[in-house]
Amino acid sequence: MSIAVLGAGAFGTALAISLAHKGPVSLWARDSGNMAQARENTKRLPGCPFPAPLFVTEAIAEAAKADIILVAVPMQKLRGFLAQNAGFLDGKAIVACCKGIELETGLGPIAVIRETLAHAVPAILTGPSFGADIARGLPTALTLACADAEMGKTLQTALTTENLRLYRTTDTIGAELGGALKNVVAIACGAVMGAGLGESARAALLTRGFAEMQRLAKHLKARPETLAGLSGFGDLVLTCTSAQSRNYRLGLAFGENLPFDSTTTVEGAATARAVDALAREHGLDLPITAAVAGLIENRLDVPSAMKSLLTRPLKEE
Ligand SMILES: NC(=O)C1=CN([C@@H]2O[C@H](COP(=O)(O)OP(=O)(O)OC[C@H]3O[C@@H](n4cnc5c(N)ncnc54)[C@H](O)[C@@H]3O)[C@@H](O)[C@H]2O)C=CC1
Ligand SMILES: O=C(CO)COP(=O)(O)O
Repeated sequence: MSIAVLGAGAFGTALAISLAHKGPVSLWARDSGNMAQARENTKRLPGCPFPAPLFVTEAIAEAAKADIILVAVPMQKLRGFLAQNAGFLDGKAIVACCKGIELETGLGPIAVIRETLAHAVPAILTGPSFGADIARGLPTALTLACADAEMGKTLQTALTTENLRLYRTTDTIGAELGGALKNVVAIACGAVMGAGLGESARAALLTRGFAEMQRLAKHLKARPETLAGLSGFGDLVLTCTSAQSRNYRLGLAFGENLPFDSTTTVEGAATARAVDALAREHGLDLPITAAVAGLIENRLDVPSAMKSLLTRPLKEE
């Protein structure tokens, strides 16, 4: 089956490189710069050469002829991108490669695909993996979630590569919630480390953050085992412990009181606000998410956010 990746950021480029080691792949970029000539994405993924079967294009009509379409644009841009290109994309298997919850609607990628492309088969590819690791051929394992079990199997086979091992599930809600919420917890963990509060505090936040993820997921009818898997716990551990993560680094900057480049893609920032609103709407207690939303909206600084967490009433674990 032919494959195209739409969106040539760090993740889209990395996936295209890994997939192109097994067969032809189109990588669509709205502005491909010198990528086709340099055979490298010097801006987002420097030092990772393109295999010969990777074809760079700015013609979405061409790329969208593929059977399987991976969409790797940031979550808050997904709806606009799909709506703008619905004529090319509707009816296809559309695999979202983004992590987050839409700020305006509280919806995840699968629902956004459903709302914008009525006849597409939506899926999501998510889990612990830095683009740079995938592109360098390092071993990674991800979750492929698709409510259509047969299509899920087809996508799992087509998108598994030598260094990208895919596990599949039909629990799309669990998979997308894990990927979205782990970024929020990663910001909190970075803030704690940046403020010098120590690794014990980070372990506490990671664990209580996981409890929040499970609470929201249960409420929204996700399967607990999905949250315990690669797309939930796996990605949480990676992102909360590595300075390769942009979400973690934003947290570090909060903790150190340093500026952060606002052009960097940090999905947890909008997602914290979206999930905080969702929690209020559903009457759920998600204090770490609320604290991160407070940091993002400049209503709290790290000391007051920590105080808000530590002075909560004592409770059973
Ligand atoms: N970088 C990584 O290691 C990983 C990223 N992801 C997820 O992948 C998604 C994309 O992240 P990255 O590739 O890292 O971001 P990035 O910042 O490297 O690239 C984003 C890309 O999207 C393009 N883009 C933005 N708006 C667009 C629009 N309206 N139309 C067309 N293209 C548009 C930009 O030009 C850019 O090429 C995020 O949701 C992220 O959470 C997931 C796993 C790993
Ligand atoms: O999702 C990721 C790793 O699985 C990438 O994390 P960041 O978006 O925080 O860099």
